[in-house]
Amino acid sequence: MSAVLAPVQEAPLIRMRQLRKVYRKRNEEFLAVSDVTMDVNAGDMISLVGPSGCGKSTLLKILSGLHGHDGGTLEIGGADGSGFNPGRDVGMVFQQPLLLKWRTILENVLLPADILGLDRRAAKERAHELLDMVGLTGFADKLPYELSGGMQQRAAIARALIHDPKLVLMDEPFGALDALTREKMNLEMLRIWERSRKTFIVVTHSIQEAVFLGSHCAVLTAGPARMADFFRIDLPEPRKLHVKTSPEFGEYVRRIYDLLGVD
Ligand SMILES: Nc1ncnc2c1ncn2[C@@H]1O[C@H](COP(=O)(O)OP(=O)(O)OP(=O)(O)O)[C@@H](O)[C@H]1O
Repeated sequence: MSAVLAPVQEAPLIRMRQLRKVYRKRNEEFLAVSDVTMDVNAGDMISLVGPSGCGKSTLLKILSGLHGHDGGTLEIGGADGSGFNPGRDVGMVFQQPLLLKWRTILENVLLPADILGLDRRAAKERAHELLDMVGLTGFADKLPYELSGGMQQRAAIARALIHDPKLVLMDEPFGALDALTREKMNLEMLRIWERSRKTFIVVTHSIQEAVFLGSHCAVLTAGPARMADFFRIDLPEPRKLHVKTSPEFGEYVRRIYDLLGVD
């Protein structure tokens, strides 16, 4: 007789419970992050939104292994963390593309692979695939100054994916772009996410961007720093810009305005 098996519940990639971070300087203490609780499943796109100083970057630094935390629990890659090595499994994208101006676009994308000592031939092949994926076919041999800001940021996204990380952390990736390029990059970003099937955590100051990009949204507040909400964003996929005019989109935006007390 066959036993009836319960469905296997896959563990989340990241499990945070009451995560807390205090910065200490001489005798002063500053609570930068408190009470952050969320589960992030593999393949999620989490948008982290909140006002300046609410601890968004601090949270990314904790997730990337750059900072420790002072309270609560953080499990990445299972309860013992054995399946996760931040140096190998995290890709980072910042507000500025931070490309090395003397290296070609291809050589910039290859940088993490060189640092990690990955096989160069395989990495080069992957770099070309990634450049195709981010819409930079034919730009491999250009120098950064020959590309627009949006194109440079796409190269930075390819660079973040070159070592096949499990988690991609993005800190205000489109904050330096003009409004129209930013909207185009939002669409690009979703396409890259869908094709790469990676887990992304994206910090943004823009409430609309948080709703448009996120499969889930975490709202943080400052003074005092805390996590105000974490919810799934149930909008049709693949997202198109016109979803921004829908009542459902407006409802999510209003929910975040209410949480942040801006109305
Ligand atoms: N190394 C540090 N030492 C002391 N305080 C710090 C340090 N880093 C950040 N802080 C403080 O912690 C708080 C949270 O900073 P964090 O950079 O995480 O906020 P943020 O939400 O990313 O802000 P922004 O949106 O302006 O980038 C801020 O008040 C900041 O001044």
